[in-house]
Order: sequence, then C-alpha cells, then structure tokens
Amino acid sequence: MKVSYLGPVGTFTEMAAKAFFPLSDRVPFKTIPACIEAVAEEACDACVVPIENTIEGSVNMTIDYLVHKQRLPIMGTITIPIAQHLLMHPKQAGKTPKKIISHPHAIAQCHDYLQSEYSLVDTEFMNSTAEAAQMVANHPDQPIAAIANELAASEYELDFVGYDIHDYNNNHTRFIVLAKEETKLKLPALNSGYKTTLMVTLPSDYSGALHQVLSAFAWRKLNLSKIESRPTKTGLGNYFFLIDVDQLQDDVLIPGVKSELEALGCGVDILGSYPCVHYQDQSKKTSPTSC
Ligand SMILES: O=C(O)C(=O)C[C@]1(C(=O)O)C=C[C@@H](O)C=C1
Repeated sequence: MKVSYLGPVGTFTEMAAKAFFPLSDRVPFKTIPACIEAVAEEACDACVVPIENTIEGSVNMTIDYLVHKQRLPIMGTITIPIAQHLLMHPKQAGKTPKKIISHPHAIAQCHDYLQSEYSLVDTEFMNSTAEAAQMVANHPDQPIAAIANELAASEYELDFVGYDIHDYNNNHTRFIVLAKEETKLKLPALNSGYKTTLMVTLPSDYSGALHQVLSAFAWRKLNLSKIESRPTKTGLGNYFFLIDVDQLQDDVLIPGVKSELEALGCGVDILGSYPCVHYQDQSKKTSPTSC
C-alpha cells in the first residue's frame, strides 16, 4: 500500500504516517493539496495530512482543500507530540543565524523563543519543516537556521542550536487519514476511541441558528470534541461548521441529528466516521487532552 505525505523525508507528517501505517510505502509530496490529489488520482491509496495543532489551531489548507476541492472520506486520525528544534549546518558552528526558515505553523509554535532570542533575525516560510532542514543542508556556506524535528536533524546531518524551542510543553498535532471509500485500509490497533465529522451549512443567518444546531447534539447527549467555522467562500459572513462527535456513526443518534438539521434547512454531510490513534513518545510526559 502507498501512503502520500507532506515531504520531504523528516517531516512531522512522515512521523504520523509511519506511526499510522508502519508497513506501507511512504511517498513524499511538496504540498498538502498534492498529497490529497495523489489519492484522488489513485497514485496512492491513502494520505496523511495535518489538521490541527495545540498551539496554532487548525490547518486551514487541509480543511479548505478537503471541503472545497477533493471531498475524500476521513478514515482515521492520529495525534503525535511535536518537539521543535533550531538546527544549523555544522560548518556554521558558533555563528548567529541571519535567517530562520520553517513551516508557518512551526514558526508560530516558537514565537516567544524567536522573540526573546532572535528578535532581529528574519523568518521565512517553507512548505514544511523538513524542506527547511534540507535547504540548510544544501547551503552549508550560509548562516541560515531551520526549525524542524529530531528526525530531520539526523536525516540532513544538522547541529542543534536550540533544543525543544516550542513555547508550550503540551504541543501536539493531529493528522487525518484520507482514502477513497472503496479502499480497504488496514488500520492500526485502536487505542483512543472514535470520531464522526459532520459538515453543517446554515440555510441563512438568523438569530439562534447555531444554538438550534448545537441543541440537536445536546439533547441526544452526543459529546462534541471540536467545532470549527470556515468561510464558504461565497460572501462575507457565510460560514460552514465542521463538528466532531466523539463516537462512531450509529443507526439512531447521528442519523437523528442529520434529519433534524435537514428539517431546519441546514445542509449536513458526514465527512467520515473513524478510529483515533494517539502516538505517545515515551520520553515526553505530556499527552493531548482529546483525540
Ligand atoms: O512541516 C512539517 O513537518 C509538517 O508535517 C507540517 C506541520 C503542520 O502543517 O502543522 C505539522 C506538524 C507541526 O505542527 C508543524 C508543521
């Protein structure tokens, strides 16, 4: 089986893909849309893409591409601990970096550190943390530093200039697995429960609309682990909601919510009903608060 992920080798997404599909072939792609397209075009059987980080929040690129461009079903989710480090080429030992490069989420996760240690140094966004590490490795004569993980440090043979530089200890990123419905995925042993993700669009903006939506879940005692609003991209103030329910799709309660909301004029799509996996690095003491 082939699994696409945000590359190159050494990204957090690769760590998540390896933890979820230890026995599959992993194929790196340059962007999140390219990973998703690889599944849509059947070049790969599944993809692993980031969706949410404890410090920085949602990965909008993943949500928007999934909702607006390629509506592939969500087949699973995995949460992994994130530790960011500042890496430089060994040839630059002892030098101060003139530029710090990384994925925008990684830079945001280290905002306080960068502000206190390198407030005058420019930052530049890359497609991924490992792409930044690779860039540093390919330019040994330039005083640039990458924010990336341990895997990238060893893959690209870089030195640690700062260790565990993320601003909050409890730093986790959740990734989703997308695959075509007909693909029979071999999912790993489950250890953290299930989720069902619904996409809800309101018929129009009227008072109490969101309250009515939430009531449909509340009186059925369905626990929600996330509610996210994103623009429908059709006009200012037009939003859809992504709602994660803490259980598998059943025959009664979730179909009941769907029909009740549809009777109110809402659009309801079920984006997936799937197992959650927590990958716990034994050396880290923190754990995510939900799956
Ligand atoms: O750049 C990487 O290593 C990624 O896997 C991407 C990504 C993200 O999109 O948030 C994943 C996890 C970390 O939160 C930082 C970056």
